[in-house]
Amino acid sequence: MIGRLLALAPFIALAIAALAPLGLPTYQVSVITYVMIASIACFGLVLMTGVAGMVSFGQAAFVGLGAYASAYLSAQLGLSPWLGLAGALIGAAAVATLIGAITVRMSGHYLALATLCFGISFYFLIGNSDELSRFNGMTGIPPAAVGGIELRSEQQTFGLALVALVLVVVWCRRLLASRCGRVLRSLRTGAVIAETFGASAQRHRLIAFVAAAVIAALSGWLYAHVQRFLNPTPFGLNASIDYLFMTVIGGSGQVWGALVGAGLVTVIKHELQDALRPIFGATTRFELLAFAALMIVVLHRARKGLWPFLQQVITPYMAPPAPVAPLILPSRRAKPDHGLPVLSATGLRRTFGGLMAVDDVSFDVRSGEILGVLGPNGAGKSTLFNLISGGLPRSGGELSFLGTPLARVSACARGLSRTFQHAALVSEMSLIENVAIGATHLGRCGVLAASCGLDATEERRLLGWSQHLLDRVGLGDKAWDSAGTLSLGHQRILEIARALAADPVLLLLDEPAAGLRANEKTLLADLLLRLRAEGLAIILVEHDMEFVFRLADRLMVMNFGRRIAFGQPEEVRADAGVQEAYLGVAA
Ligand SMILES: Nc1ncnc2c1ncn2[C@@H]1O[C@H](COP(=O)(O)OP(=O)(O)OP(=O)(O)O)[C@@H](O)[C@H]1O
Repeated sequence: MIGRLLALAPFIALAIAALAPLGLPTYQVSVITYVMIASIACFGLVLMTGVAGMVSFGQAAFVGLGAYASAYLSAQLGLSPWLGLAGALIGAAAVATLIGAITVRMSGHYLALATLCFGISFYFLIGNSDELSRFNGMTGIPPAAVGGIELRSEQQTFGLALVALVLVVVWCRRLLASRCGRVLRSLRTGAVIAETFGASAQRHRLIAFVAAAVIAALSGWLYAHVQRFLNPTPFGLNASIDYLFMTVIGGSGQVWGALVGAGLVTVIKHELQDALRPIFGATTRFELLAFAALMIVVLHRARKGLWPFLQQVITPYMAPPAPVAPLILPSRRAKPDHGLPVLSATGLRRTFGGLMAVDDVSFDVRSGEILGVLGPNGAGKSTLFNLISGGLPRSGGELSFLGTPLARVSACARGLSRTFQHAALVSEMSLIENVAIGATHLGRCGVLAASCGLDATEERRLLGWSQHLLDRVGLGDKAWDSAGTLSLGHQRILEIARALAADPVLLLLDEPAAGLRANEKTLLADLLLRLRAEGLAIILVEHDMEFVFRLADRLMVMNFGRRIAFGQPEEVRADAGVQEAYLGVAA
């Protein structure tokens, strides 16, 4: 019973919040309104920092941009606050696109520093602008009005903030569950997964950056028309750090976490200030020290933030997501006739500084064939894989795929898919969503379609296809479990399902049997034989000799980056050079 109540906690909290103005004193209603406004700014950070992994110190500046844009349009130019809202959102989107186009290419600390510079510049820009009343503050900002009624009272502005909050929560959840959202959620692990399956990591980072700015601008608009007085202080660097803090405390990758973090930080700060003022006086600001100590304890106990901590308690009581009906794609990619060449490599080379990791390697692989690639550690097998899949640029040589040159960017779209030596999955995402990332290039709907709910048919198709593949590899009953709960063996199988989701003609498998138990290897071997029978070409890098010899139609052996043998398994096994170089045994 308690668990069920906990599972409904976010909705109960929203329902209680909706009724709060009826019973609470005006001051408390006003505090909750500001908590909701701060939460909205934090939702933007959830998308940008928590989900896409980009740290921003500029969120308060975008809140300020929204606030000042609407305040200027309504107070100085006499336009309606609703036109001010349009101006705030469009202005924030335009500025974020401009800044993001330059900054999202930057990685790690550089992006954080770039947003820091933007935040500081914005603060001084508005503080020194005569049109915006400099640091003295801007007055005379009109309230928003609905149906001719101006929303002035605490209860009315509370209602306005609540409606905005619900809309943003619904929008964020819808976006994150969409095709674009899955790519965004993969970015936290780096760009590799997105790029492998044909999605531009840079484009999606820009989407997260702009979405965060637009949400911040909405928060700023609310602030301007609820407070109706603006000065630069709430939009400075301290405020950006506060937003970041609220997001992290709540659980940075979680939509509900933003609400928990904003509520907790705002309320604790207020309460500590009131409790400590009589003891230490108004000027010592001891509450900041007490607040920092409290937050350290919270983060120590709940490292990923409070919401994931609560979620652990709630999850067993939540109804599992509805099962997805499996579906085979109506238009599958045509496989070339059995035995026709799929990929030909001629003179492939890759150097790292002075090291020749792949040295003049040529081979081909045909439809309905498993080509095994063997070689001791450091022989260049993984580098070869990365050259074929487009993960690494070539230093020389040619790759021809289905008769035409293969460019780095087109690999996935043209039917080439892969798994990784170290399973690259998004552990917080469910199995079915991980698989659906593989099918990203098979969908068309973007952010706008997902926002308006126009992607439902496409989502049914992509998730149904993913469910079909999960059933096929024997993981169908775990579709909505998170990938992080899987054993290593199952993670490797899941990667294969994701690679198959791209509907490939050629599948590159990098040590798929590593870490698998004997029975799991047998199941994997059966699956690969079935895929081969369907006409798929497979390149299999593997250290398990027995596994490779059992499956491969032809074998290529590499050593020190060079191809030292290529042919039928029995010819290769008997090759004196292979025995000496690979097995360390002189013939
Ligand atoms: N990014 C890199 N920078 C520098 N050197 C690299 C890089 N990647 C691989 N190498 C070097 O290239 C050589 C080939 O490495 P590679 O990982 O392709 O071998 P491998 O056959 O896959 O080995 P293993 O079976 O251990 O995975 C090694 O000497 C390795 O140290």
